[in-house]
Amino acid sequence: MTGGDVSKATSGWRVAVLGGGAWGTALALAMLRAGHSVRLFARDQETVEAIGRGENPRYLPGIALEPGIDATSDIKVALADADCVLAVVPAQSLRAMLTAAKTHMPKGVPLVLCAKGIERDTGALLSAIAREILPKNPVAALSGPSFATDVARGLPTAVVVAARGEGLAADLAARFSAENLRCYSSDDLIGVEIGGALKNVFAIAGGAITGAGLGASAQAAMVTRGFVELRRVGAAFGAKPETLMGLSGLGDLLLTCSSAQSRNFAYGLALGQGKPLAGLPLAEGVPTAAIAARIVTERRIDAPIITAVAAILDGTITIRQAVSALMTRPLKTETDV
Ligand SMILES: NC(=O)C1=CN([C@@H]2O[C@H](COP(=O)(O)OP(=O)(O)OC[C@H]3O[C@@H](n4cnc5c(N)ncnc54)[C@H](OP(=O)(O)O)[C@@H]3O)[C@@H](O)[C@H]2O)C=CC1
Ligand SMILES: O=C(CO)COP(=O)(O)O
Repeated sequence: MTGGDVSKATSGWRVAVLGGGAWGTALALAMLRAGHSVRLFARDQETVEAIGRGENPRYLPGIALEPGIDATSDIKVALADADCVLAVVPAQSLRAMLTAAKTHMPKGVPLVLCAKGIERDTGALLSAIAREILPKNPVAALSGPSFATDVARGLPTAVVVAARGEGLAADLAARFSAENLRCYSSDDLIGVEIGGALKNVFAIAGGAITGAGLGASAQAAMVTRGFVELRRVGAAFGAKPETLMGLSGLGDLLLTCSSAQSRNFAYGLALGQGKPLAGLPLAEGVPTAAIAARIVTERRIDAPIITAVAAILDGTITIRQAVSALMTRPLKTETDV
């Protein structure tokens, strides 16, 4: 289905961005550039003041923010009269943040989930959490290969916006797109969520392979076989295979499994190098690996890389032991997806 036209004029919305980290700040800039007015909620007053000065040194060091983001530590103020709300806190914090937003959330406005992960304690996808807490707000997800620093700097980036109704997805994609942010639309919300959540697990594996000096061939093998696992999990959740061939799937795997700019890759890199992990920036793949491993076991999905990453992270096995176990599994045809 054809989505919205970038050249189509759309009137500016009042967009509320919930989250003052790297991605929330970058998306706030992207929304300004797309012609919207932006209120950003950050719970940390220092972050609010910094954004007011045109910087976010804690999360986007060295990047000057264009003026126009109206930052506040009052969630009620951020949400007042919003036409659209972007939820941009880590996946494990989404439930708490939406619960705090609930009484102030404008009725019926779209809620766009921008985090990538699965709730560790429940196995819930983020759209399920949103529907549980805010049943009156239509839910969408924005995902794809997009480093916050690249988007904040205005570098060309493509993402996908998904919602159960293609009409909503296409409308949001048209409204969010600007010269350097191209938004595709999709009606496969689940597929887009699964792709964004699981790529972080494989990005940790990619970093660990590099850190442990296992070579570029091992890296390519992991990404390829990881992609097979992603498709298997996607199929079990009812995702469309072509969604995972797209930006939130293959695209994000390509980006984050090979670049230390990815915090998940950087986490895996430190793991592979035997460096301390405490104090590293957010790596969403850590909690997601644990719950994804539980899901694939319960659903009997063959996903040895996901299982290995979870076991390495919880200290059950070493990277070398994991690689040895993966390399000596029973042989099979490659196309046995
Ligand atoms: N960074 C990136 O390049 C991209 C990130 N994403 C995804 O976006 C999500 C957020 O990532 P990112 O912004 O980078 O993370 P950061 O670690 O940079 O920032 C997290 C932000 O969330 C805030 N926060 C955490 N918990 C709560 C809460 N309960 N209530 C209110 N605010 C809260 C933090 O506040 P405080 O400072 O007070 O702790 C901080 O402002 C992740 O799921 C990530 O995978 C997606 C695409 C790109
Ligand atoms: O999701 C991202 C890019 O698409 C950001 O990846 P990291 O969270 O690993 O930095």
